[in-house]
Amino acid sequence: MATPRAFLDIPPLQAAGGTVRLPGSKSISNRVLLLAGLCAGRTRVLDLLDSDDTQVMLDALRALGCDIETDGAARVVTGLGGRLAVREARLFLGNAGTAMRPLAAALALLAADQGGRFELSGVPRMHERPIGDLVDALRPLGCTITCLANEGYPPLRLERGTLKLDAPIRVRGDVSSQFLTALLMALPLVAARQSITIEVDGELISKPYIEITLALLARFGISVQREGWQRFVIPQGSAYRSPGEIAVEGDASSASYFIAAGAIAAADTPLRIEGVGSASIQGDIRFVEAARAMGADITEEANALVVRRGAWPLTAITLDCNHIPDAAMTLAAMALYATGTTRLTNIASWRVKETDRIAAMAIELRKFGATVLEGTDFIEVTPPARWQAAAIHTYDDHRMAMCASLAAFNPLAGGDVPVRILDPRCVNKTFPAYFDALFGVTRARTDRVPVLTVDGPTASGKGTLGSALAERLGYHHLDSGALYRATALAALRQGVPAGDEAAVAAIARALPLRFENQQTLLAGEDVSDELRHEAVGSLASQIAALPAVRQALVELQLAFRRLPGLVADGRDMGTVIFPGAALKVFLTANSEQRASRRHKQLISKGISANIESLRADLEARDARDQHRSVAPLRPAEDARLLDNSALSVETSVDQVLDWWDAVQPFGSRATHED
Ligand SMILES: Nc1ncnc2c1ncn2[C@@H]1O[C@H](COP(=O)(O)OP(=O)(O)O)[C@@H](O)[C@H]1O
Ligand SMILES: Nc1ccn([C@H]2C[C@H](O)[C@@H](COP(=O)(O)OP(=O)(O)O)O2)c(=O)n1
Repeated sequence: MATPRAFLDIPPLQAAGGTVRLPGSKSISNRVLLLAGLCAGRTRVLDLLDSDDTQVMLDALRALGCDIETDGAARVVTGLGGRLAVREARLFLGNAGTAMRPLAAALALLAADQGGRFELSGVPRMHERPIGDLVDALRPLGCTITCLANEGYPPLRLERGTLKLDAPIRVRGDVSSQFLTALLMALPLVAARQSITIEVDGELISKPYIEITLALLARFGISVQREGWQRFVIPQGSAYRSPGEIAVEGDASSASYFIAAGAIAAADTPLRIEGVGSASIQGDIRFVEAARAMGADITEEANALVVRRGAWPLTAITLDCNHIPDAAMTLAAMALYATGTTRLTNIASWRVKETDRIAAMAIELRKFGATVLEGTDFIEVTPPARWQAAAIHTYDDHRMAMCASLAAFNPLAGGDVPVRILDPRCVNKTFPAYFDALFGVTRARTDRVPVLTVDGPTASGKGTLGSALAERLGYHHLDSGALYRATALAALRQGVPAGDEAAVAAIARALPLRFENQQTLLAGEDVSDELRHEAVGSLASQIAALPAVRQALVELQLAFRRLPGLVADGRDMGTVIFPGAALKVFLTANSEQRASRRHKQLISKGISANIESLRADLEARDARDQHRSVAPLRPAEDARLLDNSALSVETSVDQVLDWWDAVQPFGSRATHED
């Protein structure tokens, strides 16, 4: 099993521009799924976010007996129609607040009314996130709710009770608006015979999320009557009605990272963000106003935003962020590029999110050299006087990771340091492809895109090591041998002899080669296995000695140096193609070992082979590769030698990662979560 990626290093970024398409909104996705699961009939959901949190909700709905089908890009949910299909279930809800709260409310009411027994649990952090205010609102209605570990926190057990719905239901609104959302989405289940009134105690925070809830309830046939933000009435006879089909907007909070990137770095080419715009129902779209106040130049279309750098450096602001609690974190990252001190207030809710976000943000931004002051409900950020390379902890919080990535634009503010994001996969919560999307619309100076080279003789394990390193570092992988092998295969097929240097070079120059999903495609045909045939390898070694062929493949190889970095393996990666590589490894193993490895490899692919002739062949190949006049196989002067004759693949990978870390500016403990 692949080791989970411990970190992602982002080189210093210079510019942003181009087009990015946002994933679906998490808040809308999970609300739509729940409503589709509760109402009768089928609902086709388009543009649903595919992430950890939506997966959690889909799994929960399936466990409750909803039918969920995939129809092309759509999900089709067949709902329960308000009747429990199973009476008992244990639901594991990860760290998804947008699943825990509304499911707790809906199942508490259904279990009380129809009889049932449900247990809801999550990851340890979920068991530290308060749910007491929701429990306190539900118990007086006759719901039987037991907090199984600590009072006021999940895990919860929900059982049969006797519902009493006449008195207004009171819920606190000043800790999390998700409790009110949960009640608003669940109570229509029991509003057939009487109207239901909810009264909010305290000032309601995060009102925009309530607006999303109300807008989506309306799409599902429930028109809630609202008196200010204090009283909500679900009319008697309310019943969910499927809209048939519903499309999920792009995530406005996710847009904030690209709005920020545009404001900071789209100086030449605009950054177009597709999926949200002026027609959005998400409150976080108002991040646009805050970004403008800091200097961003933003043009709004109904379903897209076009962002350019406006004022530069950015302008520090003081802002009450109650209306954009999640996206406001992005302002703290933008503050790194502002003149003066940015003060974000009314953000106490940050403390009870995926992590204590005020504390986390303060600790991590200081690592870049920023001055940060935190209070119970505010944060103040002053940019670094001198930027420092930093390894950023993400606290299992996707937004910490995405915010920290914005610090990589530091060359635009006098820095020149990479940013290390620890546990980068936490972005899976809402935006699994975040880093790909970021690297798709950003640029770095080519010489700042890191390269790690692995050269060595045949069957020393370069390809195996190179691809494992690329996976662990989150980098691209260039198997340069495949280019020579593909040229050889194409020459074989076209009947071009190895002696015809000009003709073979012409094939190399126009090589229709693509690497996709672990496959090597030549003119669209998967040739991954055929490339491994010894006849192809042997011809590859011959044509690789031809200077014109080598020259023809240079540009193609250089083009692999793309953000966020490259692991390149072959014969001359460290000596000729990437002489400036940050780390060069020369990998060897004795010829007996190599012959035996190659033998096993071929047999496992169903290709017959003889170990003695393999050994003779690879020794001949070594000799030819070492003694050819151009780019002979030899270690670069500054290469590290690694003889893996007696090492496992894992040990070799760990050794090279240790070397790699030693040439990075982050400090020796920077790969560990401490
Ligand atoms: N310590 C090791 N390091 C790398 N590969 C190893 C090791 N031990 C055995 N192997 C095996 O050797 C075979 C040849 O490796 P490969 O990466 O194809 O070599 P190369 O790219 O250098 O020709 C693979 O099947 C691989 O699993
Ligand atoms: N950078 C490179 C990569 C491969 N070659 C040549 C030398 C090899 O004999 C062939 C095939 O390379 P490949 O790495 O696939 O070969 P092995 O798996 O090590 O046998 O290409 C090269 O000359 N320069």
